[in-house]
Amino acid sequence: MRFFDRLADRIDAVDSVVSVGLDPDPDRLPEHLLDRDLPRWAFNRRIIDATHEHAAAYKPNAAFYEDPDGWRALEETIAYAKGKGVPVILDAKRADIGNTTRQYANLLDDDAEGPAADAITVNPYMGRDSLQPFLDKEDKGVFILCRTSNPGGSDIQDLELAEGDLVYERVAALADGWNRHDNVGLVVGATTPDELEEVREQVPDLPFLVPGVGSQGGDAEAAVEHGLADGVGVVNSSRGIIFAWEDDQSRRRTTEGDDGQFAGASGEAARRLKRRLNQYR
Ligand SMILES: O=C(O)c1cc(=O)[nH]c(=O)n1[C@@H]1O[C@H](COP(=O)(O)O)[C@@H](O)[C@H]1O
Repeated sequence: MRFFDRLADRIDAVDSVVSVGLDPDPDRLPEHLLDRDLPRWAFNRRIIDATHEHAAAYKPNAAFYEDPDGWRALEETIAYAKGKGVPVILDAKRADIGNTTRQYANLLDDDAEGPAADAITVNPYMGRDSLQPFLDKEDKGVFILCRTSNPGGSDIQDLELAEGDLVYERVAALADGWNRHDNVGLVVGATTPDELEEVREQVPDLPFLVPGVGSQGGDAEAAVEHGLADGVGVVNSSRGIIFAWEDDQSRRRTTEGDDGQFAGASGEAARRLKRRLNQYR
């Protein structure tokens, strides 16, 4: 079954388009988890337990796992999330020359250590051949960065090309052409709602991964209105969900007894975001 069909089923099953970002910043983990074998995994497991009923997808960002213990934590996290029936988007923003990018694409293959992610984020800057091994994986999703949510997203992506279109518009058009297996989506941030609307008009059939609501202050209504293609797409929040407990009281000093409190705050934040986004679906 193709990734976007699995995602559509999951969206239906939980009536949610929320992607929960699993970005376990070591400096913000609850103190009582720090002496665990794999604190990031211990944290993620509790977050997944608390949020999965509201999660259309989980999106671990590879930046938070790129060390030996981190990769183990990531493997455990992916297996656990998938065990709960939730698709996993590995936010890796990969791509490179041919032989190198083939190695990167192996990230999407199940191996003896466990199942792989269902989808990945990739960077189009190096062109089609740098993405081909990902695009060839017909049952995996490939989210191509188009218009990113960060303040510097305009530095390059908004440049006007000789033909008059902008770089991010050209990326959207190219991605549409690369979508031979119906496995391509775009990353378009919620912090630039006008661009979000424009890209949606340009490529009506591509599902979007829309980051930037929550901590980055993006436009949740625009994220839903323009992010979904035929009802499929996800709106991601990471820190706004997984560190929601910090809103209650600013502290890292926790004990076992606080598990319910920090995980419960995440579950509540995911539920609130689901309800908010559903108002616009
Ligand atoms: O590819 C992404 O997911 C991504 C693209 C983008 O334009 N902006 C963006 O914030 N992201 C990711 O989405 C997550 C946003 O996290 P929060 O700001 O904590 O919700 C991080 O993992 C970012 O790397």
